Amino acid sequence: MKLDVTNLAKSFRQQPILKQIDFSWTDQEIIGLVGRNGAGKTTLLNCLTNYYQPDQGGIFLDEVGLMEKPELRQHLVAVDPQHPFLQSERLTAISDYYQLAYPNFDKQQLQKYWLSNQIEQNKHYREFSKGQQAFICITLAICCRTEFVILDEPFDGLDLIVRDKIVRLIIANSTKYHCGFLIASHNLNELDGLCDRALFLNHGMITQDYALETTRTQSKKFQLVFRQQKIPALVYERGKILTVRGRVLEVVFTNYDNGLATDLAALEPVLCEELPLELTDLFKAEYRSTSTGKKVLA
Ligand SMILES: Nc1ncnc2c1ncn2[C@@H]1O[C@H](COP(=O)(O)OP(=O)(O)OP(=O)(O)O)[C@@H](O)[C@H]1O
Repeated sequence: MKLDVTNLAKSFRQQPILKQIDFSWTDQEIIGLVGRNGAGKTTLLNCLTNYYQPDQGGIFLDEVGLMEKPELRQHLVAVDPQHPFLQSERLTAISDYYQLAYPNFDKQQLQKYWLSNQIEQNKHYREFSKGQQAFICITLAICCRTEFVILDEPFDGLDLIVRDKIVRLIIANSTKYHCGFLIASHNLNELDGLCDRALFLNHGMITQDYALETTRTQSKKFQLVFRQQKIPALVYERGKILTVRGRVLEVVFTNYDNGLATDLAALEPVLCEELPLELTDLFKAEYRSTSTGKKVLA
């Protein structure tokens, strides 16, 4: 199954937040949605779940619009840990509600998850800690057995053990049940090991759509030192400078090929060491503007 978002826009009080959002998402794909604070990640997720009505554009499941066929929303789930409904109910009632809403709801598996994690179903949701609530919401969402699951900041404030548990759950369910995840998060380290793709939201649009495995083969990060004080034009024209410390530059080249390797070698850097490329580097390359304008070294 494929979900397409086309030309989606959303404004609040004449202020455009999302301007022209286009992307496709297939079940089984785990996508990270990243962007600066206030970029519009939650707004986009809320448009997908119909919490906000987009001003324009459409969301299509296998080319059928969700506006025309609202029952297709059964293929998409998001559970908001802060939702007032959850706060006032016991887990038994919450799981009964989701069972009614989602025809393939896997109550047996949900009970297994909760039992093996000492989550007592007779308790009120509000009686659980933040980490336990996150775990409850993610297991609820996964057990709806929809093709698409939306998670907004699932790792926020969680300890390492809970984060690991959630990552394992996402990966296991993605492959076993052909379930796609769209995860908005600032936790880039967690997303790095988890996602197939990363969408970068910037100025109301998706400005980068990285297939992470391919990006790792096409892009390179180097630590460079040059003899001269001026940063060579090749570096700031073809690369994205992440940091400048004295004479030492960290640079990402997103389209690294043999030609660029030859041109870089011709500059005879004193040091040219390849470093592992992480999602945080791509994030800095996209959003950081501080040192990039600098063309002369200390
Ligand atoms: N209901 C609303 N009414 C008015 N403005 C809103 C509303 N919801 C969001 N906004 C504005 O839209 C912008 C994007 O907010 P949003 O929460 O989508 O960003 P975000 O990328 O999720 O941010 P963060 O990473 O900080 O959580 C912000 O400027 C916010 O103030």
